Amino acid sequence: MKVALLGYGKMGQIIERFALERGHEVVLKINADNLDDLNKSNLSKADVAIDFSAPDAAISNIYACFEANLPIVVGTTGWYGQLQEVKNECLSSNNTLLYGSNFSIGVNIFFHVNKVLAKLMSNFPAYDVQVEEIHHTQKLDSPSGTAMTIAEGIIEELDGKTEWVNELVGSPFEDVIKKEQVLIESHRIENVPGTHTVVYSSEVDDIELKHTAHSRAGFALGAIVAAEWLQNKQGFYNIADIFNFK
Ligand SMILES: NC(=O)C1=CN([C@@H]2O[C@H](COP(=O)(O)OP(=O)(O)OC[C@H]3O[C@@H](n4cnc5c(N)ncnc54)[C@H](O)[C@@H]3O)[C@@H](O)[C@H]2O)C=CC1
Ligand SMILES: O=C(O)C1=N[C@H](C(=O)O)C[C@H](O)C1
Repeated sequence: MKVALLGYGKMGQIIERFALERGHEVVLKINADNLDDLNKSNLSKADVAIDFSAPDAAISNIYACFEANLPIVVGTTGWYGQLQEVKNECLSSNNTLLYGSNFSIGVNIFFHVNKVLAKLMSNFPAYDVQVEEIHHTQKLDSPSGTAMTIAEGIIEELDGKTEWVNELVGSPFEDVIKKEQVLIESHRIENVPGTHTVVYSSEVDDIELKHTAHSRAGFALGAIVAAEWLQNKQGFYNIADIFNFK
């Protein structure tokens, strides 16, 4: 595969390493300082684009790929408010996009187990649930995309929960958490690649489900595997479509 890397920061550089190891070629690398190179002519040299850029860059990068009819894998988080609009545009222009809040195998197993546990916990109303995420201090978005996916999985399966709210610890937060809300608590600590915990608490005990990324390697390998999976496909996909856990 010929790969265009949209975003060549912490993730883009590790993705390049895995791409080369797996026999692919990187034909384009875009960062904030060479955005002029992100044009139809350069994009048309690639078989797939992989976007790990920034929350405020993802949408225009996606549309640039649609314009060039180039399939795109989107790892960037923080743009999901426009997900439906992007999906409509992807499908109506016969383009191809796969997105995921987290590409690591471990977190995708976690997503599945989280939903199974949430369904079970509907039988035990003595427990209330909370999601915690910890990331490095350069992270631009809060809550993490992964924490949003986890909270949405809980809302889908746990009776009585209808929405999530976010507290970025250290920032002003005066909300009173309502019974129907899932609190996502975000912590920013130097050098943490990504830790997510779901905690069910009752008066007598806690149950915790936790994923700790030791590095960014799992995310990066997952993004390349997703790009390989996307070859010869058309449409709008989520990382869950690859794993298809039952
Ligand atoms: N889905 C997943 O598994 C994962 C997602 N992420 C997400 O990926 C994104 C990037 O993460 P990092 O690599 O850690 O960030 P980073 O800040 O290290 O790198 C981002 C790069 O994007 C570049 N950039 C800025 N504007 C751009 C534009 N318009 N087009 C192309 N590149 C542009 C910057 O110059 C920077 O080098 C974040 O949104 C993060 O949340 C990160 C890790 C895993
Ligand atoms: O910004 C990051 O670093 C990460 N972002 C993703 C997210 O928002 O969930 C995935 C991973 O946790 C690392």
